Amino acid sequence: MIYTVTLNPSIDYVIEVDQVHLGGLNRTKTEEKLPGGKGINVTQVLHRLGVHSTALGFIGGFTGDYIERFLQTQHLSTDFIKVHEDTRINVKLKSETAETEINAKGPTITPENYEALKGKIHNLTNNDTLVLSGSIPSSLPPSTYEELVEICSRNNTRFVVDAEGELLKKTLYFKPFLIKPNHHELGQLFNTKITSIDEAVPHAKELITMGAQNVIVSLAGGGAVFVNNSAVYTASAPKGEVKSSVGAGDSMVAGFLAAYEQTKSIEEAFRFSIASGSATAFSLGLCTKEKVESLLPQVKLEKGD
Ligand SMILES: Nc1ncnc2c1ncn2[C@@H]1O[C@H](COP(=O)(O)OP(=O)(O)OP(=O)(O)O)[C@@H](O)[C@H]1O
Ligand SMILES: O=P(O)(O)OC[C@@]1(O)O[C@H](CO)[C@@H](O)[C@@H]1O
Repeated sequence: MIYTVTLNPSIDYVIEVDQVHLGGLNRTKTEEKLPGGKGINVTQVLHRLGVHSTALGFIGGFTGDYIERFLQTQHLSTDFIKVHEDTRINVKLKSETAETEINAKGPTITPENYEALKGKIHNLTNNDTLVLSGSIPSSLPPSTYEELVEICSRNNTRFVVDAEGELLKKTLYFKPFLIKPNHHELGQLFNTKITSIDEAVPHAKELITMGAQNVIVSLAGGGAVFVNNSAVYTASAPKGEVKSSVGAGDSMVAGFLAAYEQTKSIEEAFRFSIASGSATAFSLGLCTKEKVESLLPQVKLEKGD
């Protein structure tokens, strides 16, 4: 069974304006309130791709209730820990020229809340996969991901990490099954700027030597790189009209896991991963299976070395 963890879920308030007037009154053309947070997005996309998972994490207040109800209406499985303060609301502002995001800080997580989550992760087995994605609330220790993957490592639970900077780096020692930095995050890890697939490949290989089993580096419309101990693949991204890229990276993670679960082929999983990311980028909200399958023929892998 796949479990996702979202330590800091959100309602994504996705609003669209023609042009942003900073310091002035802006009126929206469209608006939606969607359940968000990276792990929750992974659970939603897995479900759409026909793979069952359970969403873990912390949720609170009226915003938390909204998310839980929304997910239950879609028949998704959740096992959240309730916290006292409200789950955050993240603003995703789309205009004709740019996508701007304001992500809130989120509620306080108490040591008791954290212990309760660790207890759930302790119960996972070597038949389970845990997906850890997104930022951690400031009330949790910076070592949170490291502590959670250490539990997985002890129980032989396969785990996936999609997080930034030190959060990601500190999990590598425990050999994550998959990590998926985007090119900005990869650059930050190595104190450099990465602008192309060719620049990404050597750094993705370094992440393998540091412990990751499989690495995907996404470069938004610039394509993606896959590296493991025996193969390097690159691919360009499908062409289409970008409606909102929120959740594109999460869809890649879900697409990879769903196809790997069904085919056990790394190549198929990577192709499906790219099609899933782009299908979300070309949608308002997350991808559907039909949209992913319609883009698959456009995804051609090139073998690298
Ligand atoms: N402009 C685009 N055109 C085509 N595909 C895109 C575009 N932007 C994103 N994608 C698809 O989504 C994947 C992930 O995109 P990106 O590199 O932006 O991930 P991310 O930064 O982790 O995303 P996010 O944090 O917004 O969820 C890409 O590899 C690609 O398949
Ligand atoms: O603040 P974090 O945890 O880094 O990212 C949270 C978030 O931006 O990530 C998702 C898209 O990937 C959104 O649903 C959500 O608002």
